[in-house]
Amino acid sequence: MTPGIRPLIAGNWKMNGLSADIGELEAMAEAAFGGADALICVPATLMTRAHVALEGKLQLGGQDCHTAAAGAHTGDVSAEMLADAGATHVLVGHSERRTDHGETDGIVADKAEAAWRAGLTAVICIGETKAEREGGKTLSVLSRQIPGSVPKEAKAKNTVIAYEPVWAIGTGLTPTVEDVAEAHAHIRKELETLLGEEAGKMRILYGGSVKPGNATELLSIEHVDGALVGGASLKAVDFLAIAAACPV
Ligand SMILES: O=C(CO)COP(=O)(O)O
Repeated sequence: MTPGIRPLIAGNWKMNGLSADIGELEAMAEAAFGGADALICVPATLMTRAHVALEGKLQLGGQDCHTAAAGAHTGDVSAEMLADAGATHVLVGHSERRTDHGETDGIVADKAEAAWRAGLTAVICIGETKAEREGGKTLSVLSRQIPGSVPKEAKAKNTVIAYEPVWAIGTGLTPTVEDVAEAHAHIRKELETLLGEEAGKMRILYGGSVKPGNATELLSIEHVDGALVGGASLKAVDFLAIAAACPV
C-alpha cells in the first residue's frame, strides 16, 4: 500500500462468463467494500447486464478497446461503446492481448488515449515474461514498457498501472515479496521520471495468481495499491475475500 492512495481491487473475467454467471456480480454488489474501490472487467457480451447487476456498487470495465471511436473494424469494440454500456474503466495492453493480438507498447499507449477520449480510466498492463525474468531483465523490461505504453499526459485520475508478470498469470506462481516490492518500487520510479508528481498518486496494482490465501501478504507490500485478479474474480466469494484483505 502507498499512504494516501485508496486501493483498487479489480477483477478480469477474460473470455469467461455467460448469463448464468450474472448472479456472481449480484452477490458482489450486495457486499460492502469498506477499504477499497472495486472494479470488474467483464466480456463485452455481458457489459449491459453487468451494469444493471452491479448497481453502481462496483465499477465496470471492458477488457480492451480499439483506438478509433467508430468505423469499419469488424469484431472490435470502441472505448465510446464501453462507456455507453456503463463502463468507467478499460484494460489496455493485457499480456494476453499483447501475445494473442500482437499489441505493441505503441498500440497500448494509443488505446490508453482512446480510453481517455471516451472518459474512461485506462488500466495499463505491463510485466515481464518467464524468459525475461530468468534472464535478469525484469527491471529493464519495465523501464521499456512504461515510457512505451504510458502516455506522458497520464494522470492518476484517469490511469492505473497493473504489473502482471506473465509467468505468474494463471499458473499459481507468484514472485517473492521482495521481488514484488522491487518491481513496484521500480515502476514508481519510472513513472516519476515520466510523469513527475502525478506518479506519487497513481495506483500500481499487482496481478498474477492473486488468491484469498495470498492477498493479505501481497497487498501489504509497499507500492502495491491493489490487485488485478483473474481466475479468483469469477466467484464472488473469492473476489470478496481478496477485497476484504485491504485494511479498512
Ligand atoms: O491476468 C490476470 C488478470 O488480468 C491474472 O490472472 P490470474 O489471477 O488468473 O492469474
